[in-house]
Amino acid sequence: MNREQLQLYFIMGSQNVEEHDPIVVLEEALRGGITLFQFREKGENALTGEDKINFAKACKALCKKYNVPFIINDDVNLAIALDADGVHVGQDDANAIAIREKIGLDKILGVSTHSLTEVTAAINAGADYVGIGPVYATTSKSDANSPAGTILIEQTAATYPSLPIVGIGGITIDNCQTVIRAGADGVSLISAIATHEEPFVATRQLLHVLQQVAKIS
Ligand SMILES: Cc1ncc(COP(=O)(O)OP(=O)(O)O)c(N)n1
Ligand SMILES: Cc1nc(C(=O)O)sc1CCOP(=O)(O)O
Ligand SMILES: [Mg+2]
Repeated sequence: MNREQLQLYFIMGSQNVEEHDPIVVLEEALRGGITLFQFREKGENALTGEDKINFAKACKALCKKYNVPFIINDDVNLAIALDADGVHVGQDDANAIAIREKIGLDKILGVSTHSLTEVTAAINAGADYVGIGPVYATTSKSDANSPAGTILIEQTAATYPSLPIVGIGGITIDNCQTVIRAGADGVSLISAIATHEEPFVATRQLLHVLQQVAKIS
């Protein structure tokens, strides 16, 4: 994958959206310039069965319209069935080596990591990028670890300079530059866009701030 695709990586499920229609939120985010999208239909109030599949199809079609890769969280079978652009899995999900074998080399594989040992294992499994977090406290994932700051991002960037890295967890317009300065290629976030009253405006502002830090470094 191209590491610039990680710059503004939006994650959303219908359960993350408060006021608007989630499809409208996604289209606003795409119009605003998100560089990657992860479909994460999970947790309390999440859709299941046919409703989940139909919502995923609608999200995929929108991503295609804006030429933004469509990644599915956890559900490898759904990713294969919908011919998604990739899959993201964590340490408690299906084994990353088995997933790489299942999806083939042309699809994007992202793996969540919480230590340098897990980062090394993710590389060996054929991960295209690693997600590192939670950098800050998050309310969007009920089983998230304690906030870890940017130390692992710094260590990973120093140890594996060519590995694409995305920071996640509690990232907002006010702290996203710190995550990039630590060595991440981009930021992955839910609430900073999904619960903003104007998702298009939130996306434009985030992108502007991220482009500023990219210019400086
Ligand atoms: C980009 C990115 N990074 C980390 C995660 C978290 O994955 P995981 O630990 O498997 O937790 P769930 O999201 O499945 O609850 C992610 N989804 N995306
Ligand atoms: C999906 C997810 N994974 C995390 C991890 O630490 O692996 S934190 C998280 C939720 C991110 O949402 P928000 O931007 O609203 O904090
Ligand atoms: Mg997972």
